[in-house]
Amino acid sequence: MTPAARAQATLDLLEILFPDAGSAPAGPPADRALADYLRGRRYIGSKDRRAVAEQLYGVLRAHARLGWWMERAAAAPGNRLRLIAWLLLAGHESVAAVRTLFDGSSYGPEPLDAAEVAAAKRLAGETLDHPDQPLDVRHEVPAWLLPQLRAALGADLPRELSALAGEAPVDLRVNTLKAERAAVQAALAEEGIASAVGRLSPWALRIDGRRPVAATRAFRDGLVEVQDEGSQLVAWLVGARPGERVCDLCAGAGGKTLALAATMRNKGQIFACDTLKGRLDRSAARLKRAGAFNVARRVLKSETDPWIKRHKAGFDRVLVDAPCSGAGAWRRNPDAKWRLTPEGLDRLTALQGRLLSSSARLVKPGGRLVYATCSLLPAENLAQVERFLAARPDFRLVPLAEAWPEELPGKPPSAGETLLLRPASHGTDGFFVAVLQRRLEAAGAHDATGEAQGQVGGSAETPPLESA
Ligand SMILES: C[S@@+](CC[C@H](N)C(=O)[O-])C[C@H]1O[C@@H](n2cnc3c(N)ncnc32)[C@H](O)[C@@H]1O
Repeated sequence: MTPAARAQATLDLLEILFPDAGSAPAGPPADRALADYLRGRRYIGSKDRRAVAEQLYGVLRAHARLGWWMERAAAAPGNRLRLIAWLLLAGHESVAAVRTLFDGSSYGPEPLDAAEVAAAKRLAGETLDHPDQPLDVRHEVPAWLLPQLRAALGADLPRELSALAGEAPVDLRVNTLKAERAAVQAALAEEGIASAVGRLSPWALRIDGRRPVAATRAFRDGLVEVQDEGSQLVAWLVGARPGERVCDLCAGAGGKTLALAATMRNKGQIFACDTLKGRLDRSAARLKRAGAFNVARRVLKSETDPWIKRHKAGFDRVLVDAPCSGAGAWRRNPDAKWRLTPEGLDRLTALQGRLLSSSARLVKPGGRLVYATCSLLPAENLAQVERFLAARPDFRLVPLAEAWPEELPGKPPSAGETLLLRPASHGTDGFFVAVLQRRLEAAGAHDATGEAQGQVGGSAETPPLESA
Protein backbone atom coordinates (compact mmCIF):
# COMPACT_ATOMS: atom_id res chain seq x y z
CA MET A 1 0.00 0.00 0.00
CA THR A 2 1.19 3.53 -0.68
CA PRO A 3 1.08 6.03 2.21
CA ALA A 4 -1.84 7.65 0.38
CA ALA A 5 -3.71 4.34 0.26
CA ARG A 6 -3.13 3.85 3.99
CA ALA A 7 -4.54 7.32 4.63
CA GLN A 8 -7.59 6.44 2.51
CA ALA A 9 -8.09 3.22 4.50
CA THR A 10 -7.97 5.24 7.76
CA LEU A 11 -10.49 7.67 6.28
CA ASP A 12 -12.78 4.79 5.26
CA LEU A 13 -12.70 3.55 8.84
CA LEU A 14 -13.34 7.01 10.29
CA GLU A 15 -16.39 7.24 8.01
CA ILE A 16 -17.63 3.95 9.48
CA LEU A 17 -17.04 5.10 13.07
CA PHE A 18 -18.31 8.66 12.61
CA PRO A 19 -20.94 8.18 9.90
CA ASP A 20 -22.39 11.69 10.33
CA ALA A 21 -18.93 13.23 10.90
CA GLY A 22 -20.25 14.27 14.36
CA SER A 23 -18.13 14.61 17.44
CA ALA A 24 -19.21 11.29 19.03
CA PRO A 25 -18.73 7.92 17.33
CA ALA A 26 -22.03 6.41 16.24
CA GLY A 27 -20.89 3.39 14.22
CA PRO A 28 -19.70 0.01 15.52
CA PRO A 29 -16.87 -0.23 18.10
CA ALA A 30 -13.46 0.52 16.55
CA ASP A 31 -11.98 -2.96 17.10
CA ARG A 32 -14.93 -4.61 15.38
CA ALA A 33 -14.99 -2.06 12.54
CA LEU A 34 -11.27 -2.58 11.93
CA ALA A 35 -11.52 -6.39 12.03
CA ASP A 36 -14.49 -6.38 9.60
CA TYR A 37 -12.77 -3.91 7.27
CA LEU A 38 -9.59 -5.96 7.11
CA ARG A 39 -11.45 -9.27 6.81
CA GLY A 40 -13.04 -7.95 3.63
CA ARG A 41 -9.62 -6.94 2.23
CA ARG A 42 -7.38 -9.96 2.49
CA TYR A 43 -4.98 -8.39 -0.02
CA ILE A 44 -3.80 -5.90 2.63
CA GLY A 45 -0.52 -7.24 4.06
CA SER A 46 0.34 -7.44 7.75
CA LYS A 47 2.62 -4.39 7.73
CA ASP A 48 -0.06 -2.24 6.11
CA ARG A 49 -2.70 -3.61 8.51
CA ARG A 50 -0.55 -2.56 11.43
CA ALA A 51 0.08 0.88 9.92
CA VAL A 52 -3.64 1.52 9.29
CA ALA A 53 -4.54 0.33 12.80
CA GLU A 54 -1.89 2.59 14.33
CA GLN A 55 -3.13 5.59 12.36
CA LEU A 56 -6.78 4.93 13.22
CA TYR A 57 -6.10 4.39 16.93
CA GLY A 58 -3.80 7.43 16.93
CA VAL A 59 -6.71 9.57 15.73
CA LEU A 60 -9.10 7.99 18.25
CA ARG A 61 -6.69 8.49 21.16
CA ALA A 62 -6.44 12.18 20.26
CA HIS A 63 -10.20 12.64 19.73
CA ALA A 64 -10.83 15.42 22.28
CA ARG A 65 -7.66 17.34 21.48
CA LEU A 66 -8.32 17.15 17.74
CA GLY A 67 -11.83 18.49 18.38
CA TRP A 68 -10.39 21.33 20.46
CA TRP A 69 -7.91 22.24 17.70
CA MET A 70 -10.51 22.07 14.94
CA GLU A 71 -12.67 24.49 16.90
CA ARG A 72 -9.70 26.78 17.51
CA ALA A 73 -8.82 26.71 13.82
CA ALA A 74 -12.49 27.58 13.11
CA ALA A 75 -12.68 24.54 10.87
CA ALA A 76 -15.88 22.55 10.32
CA PRO A 77 -15.23 19.18 12.00
CA GLY A 78 -15.23 16.19 9.71
CA ASN A 79 -13.38 12.96 9.17
CA ARG A 80 -10.98 14.34 6.59
CA LEU A 81 -10.05 17.21 8.85
CA ARG A 82 -9.67 14.81 11.81
CA LEU A 83 -7.01 12.94 9.90
CA ILE A 84 -5.41 16.08 8.45
CA ALA A 85 -5.18 17.63 11.95
CA TRP A 86 -3.74 14.42 13.40
CA LEU A 87 -1.06 14.24 10.68
CA LEU A 88 -0.06 17.85 11.37
CA LEU A 89 -0.31 17.90 15.19
CA ALA A 90 0.73 14.36 16.16
CA GLY A 91 2.71 13.30 13.08
CA HIS A 92 4.32 16.74 12.75
CA GLU A 93 3.87 16.63 8.99
CA SER A 94 4.08 19.83 6.97
CA VAL A 95 1.12 21.13 4.97
CA ALA A 96 3.03 20.23 1.82
CA ALA A 97 3.50 16.63 3.04
CA VAL A 98 -0.23 16.33 3.81
CA ARG A 99 -1.05 17.64 0.32
CA THR A 100 1.24 14.97 -1.13
CA LEU A 101 -0.64 12.33 0.83
CA PHE A 102 -4.06 13.59 -0.25
CA ASP A 103 -2.98 13.12 -3.86
CA GLY A 104 -6.26 12.32 -5.58
CA SER A 105 -4.74 9.10 -6.97
CA SER A 106 -7.01 6.12 -7.54
CA TYR A 107 -6.31 4.66 -4.04
CA GLY A 108 -5.60 7.90 -2.19
CA PRO A 109 -7.82 10.62 -0.69
CA GLU A 110 -9.16 13.50 -2.79
CA PRO A 111 -6.91 16.59 -2.81
CA LEU A 112 -7.38 19.17 -0.03
CA ASP A 113 -9.96 21.85 -0.84
CA ALA A 114 -9.39 25.56 -0.12
CA ALA A 115 -11.02 25.46 3.34
CA GLU A 116 -8.92 22.41 4.33
CA VAL A 117 -5.73 24.08 3.14
CA ALA A 118 -6.59 27.19 5.19
CA ALA A 119 -7.30 25.09 8.31
CA ALA A 120 -4.11 23.06 7.78
CA LYS A 121 -2.07 26.26 7.57
CA ARG A 122 -3.55 27.43 10.89
CA LEU A 123 -2.64 24.11 12.56
CA ALA A 124 0.81 23.63 11.04
CA GLY A 125 3.68 23.89 13.52
CA GLU A 126 1.42 23.28 16.55
CA THR A 127 1.44 20.13 18.70
CA LEU A 128 -1.48 18.07 19.97
CA ASP A 129 -1.16 19.29 23.56
CA HIS A 130 -1.70 22.95 24.41
CA PRO A 131 -1.62 24.63 27.85
CA ASP A 132 -5.05 26.26 27.23
CA GLN A 133 -6.76 22.87 26.95
CA PRO A 134 -9.02 22.06 29.91
CA LEU A 135 -8.22 18.95 31.96
CA ASP A 136 -10.89 16.79 30.32
CA VAL A 137 -9.60 17.65 26.84
CA ARG A 138 -5.95 17.26 27.81
CA HIS A 139 -6.65 13.83 29.27
CA GLU A 140 -9.15 12.70 26.69
CA VAL A 141 -12.10 12.02 28.98
CA PRO A 142 -15.73 13.15 28.72
CA ALA A 143 -16.13 16.25 30.93
CA TRP A 144 -19.24 14.82 32.66
CA LEU A 145 -17.20 11.88 34.00
CA LEU A 146 -14.40 13.97 35.44
CA PRO A 147 -15.96 14.39 38.95
CA GLN A 148 -16.44 10.62 39.25
CA LEU A 149 -12.92 9.91 38.07
CA ARG A 150 -11.56 12.49 40.51
CA ALA A 151 -13.48 10.82 43.36
CA ALA A 152 -11.92 7.46 42.45
CA LEU A 153 -8.37 8.58 41.70
CA GLY A 154 -7.82 11.57 44.01
CA ALA A 155 -4.37 13.14 43.67
CA ASP A 156 -3.37 10.44 41.16
CA LEU A 157 -5.96 11.73 38.67
CA PRO A 158 -3.60 13.38 36.15
CA ARG A 159 -1.10 10.54 35.93
CA GLU A 160 -3.77 7.83 35.89
CA LEU A 161 -5.77 9.62 33.18
CA SER A 162 -2.63 10.12 31.18
CA ALA A 163 -1.88 6.36 31.41
CA LEU A 164 -5.50 5.58 30.57
CA ALA A 165 -5.18 7.61 27.36
CA GLY A 166 -2.10 5.68 26.27
CA GLU A 167 -1.60 2.25 24.76
CA ALA A 168 -2.04 -0.99 26.67
CA PRO A 169 0.72 -3.60 26.78
CA VAL A 170 0.06 -7.17 25.68
CA ASP A 171 -0.14 -9.57 28.61
CA LEU A 172 -0.35 -13.32 28.44
CA ARG A 173 -1.71 -15.73 31.02
CA VAL A 174 0.26 -18.95 31.19
CA ASN A 175 -2.09 -21.90 31.27
CA THR A 176 -0.83 -23.85 34.28
CA LEU A 177 -3.09 -26.76 33.30
CA LYS A 178 -0.48 -27.44 30.63
CA ALA A 179 2.83 -25.81 31.55
CA GLU A 180 4.85 -23.75 34.01
CA ARG A 181 5.53 -20.07 33.40
CA ALA A 182 9.32 -20.38 33.01
CA ALA A 183 8.97 -23.14 30.40
CA VAL A 184 6.42 -21.11 28.43
CA GLN A 185 8.60 -18.02 28.57
CA ALA A 186 11.48 -20.07 27.15
CA ALA A 187 9.25 -21.58 24.43
CA LEU A 188 8.08 -18.11 23.38
CA ALA A 189 11.64 -16.81 23.33
CA GLU A 190 12.57 -19.66 20.98
CA GLU A 191 9.87 -18.38 18.65
CA GLY A 192 11.37 -14.88 18.83
CA ILE A 193 8.91 -13.46 21.38
CA ALA A 194 10.61 -11.88 24.37
CA SER A 195 8.60 -11.41 27.55
CA ALA A 196 8.98 -10.38 31.18
CA VAL A 197 7.21 -11.94 34.15
CA GLY A 198 4.27 -9.91 35.47
CA ARG A 199 4.57 -7.79 38.59
CA LEU A 200 1.47 -9.12 40.31
CA SER A 201 -0.01 -12.24 38.74
CA PRO A 202 2.01 -15.47 39.05
CA TRP A 203 0.61 -16.46 35.62
CA ALA A 204 1.54 -13.26 33.77
CA LEU A 205 4.03 -12.69 30.98
CA ARG A 206 4.29 -9.24 29.43
CA ILE A 207 5.25 -9.19 25.77
CA ASP A 208 7.80 -6.80 24.42
CA GLY A 209 5.90 -4.70 21.86
CA ARG A 210 3.13 -5.95 19.56
CA ARG A 211 3.95 -9.45 18.39
CA PRO A 212 1.92 -12.06 16.49
CA VAL A 213 1.25 -14.18 19.59
CA ALA A 214 -1.68 -16.06 18.02
CA ALA A 215 0.69 -17.45 15.37
CA THR A 216 3.00 -19.08 17.93
CA ARG A 217 3.03 -22.77 18.77
CA ALA A 218 2.70 -21.91 22.45
CA PHE A 219 -0.63 -20.20 21.69
CA ARG A 220 -1.90 -22.90 19.31
CA ASP A 221 -1.03 -25.58 21.88
CA GLY A 222 -3.03 -23.78 24.56
CA LEU A 223 -0.08 -22.81 26.75
CA VAL A 224 -1.05 -19.14 26.77
CA GLU A 225 -4.07 -16.87 26.42
CA VAL A 226 -3.96 -13.13 25.86
CA GLN A 227 -5.31 -11.61 29.08
CA ASP A 228 -4.54 -8.37 30.89
CA GLU A 229 -2.72 -8.95 34.17
CA GLY A 230 -5.53 -7.16 36.04
CA SER A 231 -8.09 -9.56 34.62
CA GLN A 232 -5.91 -12.46 35.80
CA LEU A 233 -5.91 -11.02 39.32
CA VAL A 234 -9.71 -10.95 39.34
CA ALA A 235 -9.70 -14.69 38.67
CA TRP A 236 -7.07 -15.29 41.38
CA LEU A 237 -9.19 -13.44 43.94
CA VAL A 238 -12.16 -15.72 43.27
CA GLY A 239 -10.05 -18.28 45.11
CA ALA A 240 -11.68 -21.26 43.38
CA ARG A 241 -10.26 -24.53 44.70
CA PRO A 242 -10.05 -28.00 43.07
CA GLY A 243 -13.30 -29.91 43.60
CA GLU A 244 -15.49 -26.85 44.24
CA ARG A 245 -18.67 -25.76 42.47
CA VAL A 246 -18.13 -22.38 40.86
CA CYS A 247 -20.45 -20.12 38.89
CA ASP A 248 -19.02 -17.55 36.46
CA LEU A 249 -22.26 -15.63 36.01
CA CYS A 250 -21.13 -13.15 33.32
CA ALA A 251 -18.67 -15.43 31.58
CA GLY A 252 -18.72 -13.84 28.12
CA ALA A 253 -16.18 -15.52 25.85
CA GLY A 254 -14.56 -17.20 28.85
CA GLY A 255 -11.47 -15.11 29.67
CA LYS A 256 -11.86 -15.59 33.41
CA THR A 257 -13.55 -19.00 33.14
CA LEU A 258 -10.32 -20.34 31.64
CA ALA A 259 -8.30 -18.90 34.50
CA LEU A 260 -10.72 -20.34 37.08
CA ALA A 261 -10.33 -23.80 35.51
CA ALA A 262 -6.58 -23.43 36.04
CA THR A 263 -6.89 -22.57 39.75
CA MET A 264 -9.22 -25.56 40.11
CA ARG A 265 -6.76 -27.81 38.27
CA ASN A 266 -9.70 -29.05 36.19
CA LYS A 267 -11.31 -30.62 39.27
CA GLY A 268 -14.83 -29.68 40.39
CA GLN A 269 -17.38 -27.92 38.23
CA ILE A 270 -17.65 -24.48 36.68
CA PHE A 271 -20.91 -23.16 35.28
CA ALA A 272 -20.14 -20.44 32.73
CA CYS A 273 -23.30 -18.36 32.21
CA ASP A 274 -24.12 -15.37 30.05
CA THR A 275 -27.14 -13.88 28.34
CA LEU A 276 -25.35 -13.80 24.98
CA LYS A 277 -25.12 -17.24 23.41
CA GLY A 278 -22.66 -16.05 20.75
CA ARG A 279 -20.13 -15.01 23.39
CA LEU A 280 -20.45 -18.24 25.35
CA ASP A 281 -20.09 -20.22 22.12
CA ARG A 282 -16.80 -18.41 21.44
CA SER A 283 -15.42 -19.78 24.71
CA ALA A 284 -15.81 -23.40 23.50
CA ALA A 285 -12.73 -23.43 21.24
CA ARG A 286 -10.65 -21.59 23.84
CA LEU A 287 -11.61 -24.08 26.57
CA LYS A 288 -10.73 -26.98 24.26
CA ARG A 289 -7.36 -25.49 23.34
CA ALA A 290 -6.59 -24.90 27.02
CA GLY A 291 -7.56 -28.46 28.00
CA ALA A 292 -10.18 -27.15 30.46
CA PHE A 293 -12.77 -29.90 30.82
CA ASN A 294 -14.73 -28.97 33.93
CA VAL A 295 -16.88 -26.21 32.38
CA ALA A 296 -20.60 -26.37 31.55
CA ARG A 297 -22.00 -23.48 29.53
CA ARG A 298 -25.44 -22.07 30.23
CA VAL A 299 -27.30 -19.32 28.36
CA LEU A 300 -29.53 -17.33 30.71
CA LYS A 301 -32.56 -15.27 29.67
CA SER A 302 -31.68 -12.58 32.17
CA GLU A 303 -30.33 -12.12 35.70
CA THR A 304 -33.67 -13.46 36.94
CA ASP A 305 -33.62 -16.65 34.85
CA PRO A 306 -35.31 -19.56 36.73
CA TRP A 307 -31.93 -21.38 36.53
CA ILE A 308 -30.77 -19.12 39.36
CA LYS A 309 -33.57 -20.23 41.66
CA ARG A 310 -32.92 -23.87 40.79
CA HIS A 311 -29.26 -23.45 41.81
CA LYS A 312 -29.78 -21.37 44.93
CA ALA A 313 -27.09 -21.84 47.57
CA GLY A 314 -25.42 -24.24 45.14
CA PHE A 315 -21.97 -22.71 44.71
CA ASP A 316 -18.81 -22.33 46.76
CA ARG A 317 -17.72 -19.37 44.62
CA VAL A 318 -19.67 -17.05 42.36
CA LEU A 319 -17.98 -14.53 40.11
CA VAL A 320 -19.95 -11.55 38.82
CA ASP A 321 -17.68 -9.97 36.21
CA ALA A 322 -20.34 -7.38 35.63
CA PRO A 323 -21.22 -5.62 32.38
CA CYS A 324 -19.87 -2.10 32.90
CA SER A 325 -18.77 1.13 31.27
CA GLY A 326 -15.35 -0.38 30.56
CA ALA A 327 -13.78 2.85 31.81
CA GLY A 328 -10.77 0.87 33.05
CA ALA A 329 -10.13 -0.49 29.57
CA TRP A 330 -10.11 2.79 27.64
CA ARG A 331 -6.48 2.15 26.68
CA ARG A 332 -7.77 -0.69 24.49
CA ASN A 333 -11.07 0.87 23.40
CA PRO A 334 -10.47 4.62 23.20
CA ASP A 335 -13.73 5.19 21.31
CA ALA A 336 -15.84 3.59 24.08
CA LYS A 337 -15.62 6.64 26.35
CA TRP A 338 -17.30 8.86 23.76
CA ARG A 339 -20.21 6.45 23.41
CA LEU A 340 -21.05 6.40 27.12
CA THR A 341 -23.96 8.64 28.20
CA PRO A 342 -25.31 9.41 31.70
CA GLU A 343 -28.47 7.43 30.81
CA GLY A 344 -26.36 4.48 29.61
CA LEU A 345 -24.37 4.53 32.83
CA ASP A 346 -27.61 4.58 34.86
CA ARG A 347 -28.85 1.52 32.95
CA LEU A 348 -25.58 -0.29 33.66
CA THR A 349 -25.56 0.48 37.38
CA ALA A 350 -29.18 -0.71 37.68
CA LEU A 351 -28.24 -3.97 35.93
CA GLN A 352 -25.18 -4.39 38.16
CA GLY A 353 -27.39 -4.03 41.26
CA ARG A 354 -29.81 -6.66 39.97
CA LEU A 355 -26.94 -9.02 39.10
CA LEU A 356 -25.51 -8.69 42.60
CA SER A 357 -28.90 -9.44 44.18
CA SER A 358 -29.50 -12.48 41.99
CA SER A 359 -25.99 -13.85 42.25
CA ALA A 360 -26.13 -13.73 46.06
CA ARG A 361 -28.79 -16.43 45.90
CA LEU A 362 -26.35 -18.80 44.28
CA VAL A 363 -23.80 -18.64 47.11
CA LYS A 364 -23.63 -21.40 49.74
CA PRO A 365 -23.41 -20.32 53.38
CA GLY A 366 -19.69 -19.77 53.94
CA GLY A 367 -19.16 -19.37 50.18
CA ARG A 368 -17.88 -16.29 48.38
CA LEU A 369 -19.30 -13.85 45.87
CA VAL A 370 -16.69 -11.89 43.95
CA TYR A 371 -17.92 -8.72 42.27
CA ALA A 372 -15.65 -7.23 39.60
CA THR A 373 -15.77 -4.56 36.92
CA CYS A 374 -13.25 -3.17 34.46
CA SER A 375 -14.32 0.30 35.54
CA LEU A 376 -12.85 3.03 37.71
CA LEU A 377 -16.18 4.77 38.37
CA PRO A 378 -17.35 4.66 42.02
CA ALA A 379 -21.00 4.30 40.93
CA GLU A 380 -20.16 0.92 39.38
CA ASN A 381 -17.82 -0.18 42.13
CA LEU A 382 -17.87 0.76 45.79
CA ALA A 383 -21.39 2.23 45.64
CA GLN A 384 -22.71 -1.12 44.37
CA VAL A 385 -20.96 -3.04 47.11
CA GLU A 386 -22.17 -0.67 49.84
CA ARG A 387 -25.76 -0.91 48.62
CA PHE A 388 -25.51 -4.69 48.46
CA LEU A 389 -24.11 -5.02 51.97
CA ALA A 390 -26.81 -2.74 53.36
CA ALA A 391 -29.47 -5.01 51.83
CA ARG A 392 -27.73 -8.29 52.66
CA PRO A 393 -26.45 -8.43 56.24
CA ASP A 394 -25.88 -12.15 55.69
CA PHE A 395 -22.79 -11.17 53.66
CA ARG A 396 -19.57 -9.56 54.85
CA LEU A 397 -16.88 -7.80 52.87
CA VAL A 398 -13.64 -9.78 53.09
CA PRO A 399 -10.96 -7.08 53.41
CA LEU A 400 -8.32 -7.14 50.71
CA ALA A 401 -5.64 -7.54 53.38
CA GLU A 402 -7.31 -10.89 54.18
CA ALA A 403 -8.36 -12.02 50.67
CA TRP A 404 -5.10 -11.20 48.83
CA PRO A 405 -2.60 -13.30 50.86
CA GLU A 406 -4.95 -16.29 50.72
CA GLU A 407 -4.34 -16.43 46.96
CA LEU A 408 -1.39 -14.30 45.98
CA PRO A 409 2.17 -13.57 47.08
CA GLY A 410 3.28 -10.29 48.61
CA LYS A 411 1.20 -7.46 49.99
CA PRO A 412 -2.02 -6.21 48.34
CA PRO A 413 -1.13 -3.58 45.75
CA SER A 414 -3.65 -1.04 46.99
CA ALA A 415 -4.86 0.21 50.34
CA GLY A 416 -8.51 -0.18 51.31
CA GLU A 417 -10.95 -3.01 51.71
CA THR A 418 -11.45 -3.59 48.00
CA LEU A 419 -9.02 -3.71 45.08
CA LEU A 420 -8.83 -0.88 42.58
CA LEU A 421 -6.22 -1.60 39.94
CA ARG A 422 -5.09 1.39 37.86
CA PRO A 423 -2.92 1.67 34.74
CA ALA A 424 -0.28 4.10 36.05
CA SER A 425 0.03 2.57 39.53
CA HIS A 426 -0.16 -1.10 38.59
CA GLY A 427 0.50 -1.28 34.85
CA THR A 428 -2.83 -3.06 34.35
CA ASP A 429 -6.19 -2.04 32.97
CA GLY A 430 -8.46 -0.46 35.56
CA PHE A 431 -10.25 -3.16 37.55
CA PHE A 432 -12.33 -3.18 40.71
CA VAL A 433 -12.72 -6.32 42.83
CA ALA A 434 -14.73 -6.87 46.02
CA VAL A 435 -14.70 -10.23 47.78
CA LEU A 436 -17.92 -10.89 49.70
CA GLN A 437 -18.54 -13.86 51.94
CA ARG A 438 -21.88 -15.34 52.88
CA ARG A 439 -21.98 -15.82 56.62
CA LEU A 440 -22.35 -19.38 57.87
CA GLU A 441 -25.16 -18.46 60.23
CA ALA A 442 -28.39 -17.16 58.68
CA ALA A 443 -28.67 -13.44 59.36
CA GLY A 444 -31.64 -11.11 59.36
CA ALA A 445 -34.22 -11.57 56.68
CA HIS A 446 -32.33 -14.18 54.65
CA ASP A 447 -32.44 -17.89 55.34
CA ALA A 448 -29.70 -20.37 54.49
CA THR A 449 -30.93 -20.74 50.90
CA GLY A 450 -30.64 -17.04 50.12
CA GLU A 451 -34.43 -16.58 49.95
CA ALA A 452 -35.83 -13.48 51.62
CA GLN A 453 -38.11 -14.76 54.40
CA GLY A 454 -41.73 -13.73 54.75
CA GLN A 455 -41.92 -12.36 51.23
CA VAL A 456 -43.21 -13.88 48.06
CA GLY A 457 -40.85 -13.37 45.15
CA GLY A 458 -38.11 -11.38 46.90
CA SER A 459 -37.51 -7.83 48.09
CA ALA A 460 -37.30 -4.61 46.12
CA GLU A 461 -33.56 -5.27 45.65
CA THR A 462 -34.22 -8.88 44.72
CA PRO A 463 -36.68 -9.10 41.83
CA PRO A 464 -38.89 -12.20 41.70
CA LEU A 465 -36.98 -15.01 40.02
CA GLU A 466 -40.16 -16.20 38.35
CA SER A 467 -40.45 -12.96 36.39
CA ALA A 468 -37.87 -14.09 33.80
C1 LIG B 1 -17.35 -7.84 31.45
S1 LIG B 1 -18.14 -8.88 30.37
C2 LIG B 1 -17.55 -10.46 30.84
C3 LIG B 1 -16.15 -10.77 30.43
C4 LIG B 1 -15.73 -12.18 30.76
N1 LIG B 1 -16.01 -12.54 32.13
C5 LIG B 1 -14.25 -12.39 30.48
O1 LIG B 1 -13.45 -12.48 31.42
O2 LIG B 1 -13.90 -12.50 29.30
C6 LIG B 1 -19.78 -8.91 31.00
C7 LIG B 1 -20.66 -9.98 30.42
O3 LIG B 1 -21.92 -9.92 31.09
C8 LIG B 1 -22.88 -10.39 30.19
N2 LIG B 1 -24.22 -10.03 30.71
C9 LIG B 1 -24.93 -8.90 30.51
N3 LIG B 1 -26.09 -8.96 31.18
C10 LIG B 1 -26.13 -10.16 31.81
C11 LIG B 1 -27.07 -10.81 32.66
N4 LIG B 1 -28.22 -10.22 32.97
N5 LIG B 1 -26.78 -12.03 33.13
C12 LIG B 1 -25.60 -12.63 32.81
N6 LIG B 1 -24.67 -12.06 32.01
C13 LIG B 1 -24.92 -10.83 31.52
C14 LIG B 1 -22.48 -9.73 28.88
O4 LIG B 1 -23.06 -10.42 27.79
C15 LIG B 1 -20.96 -9.84 28.93
O5 LIG B 1 -20.52 -10.97 28.25
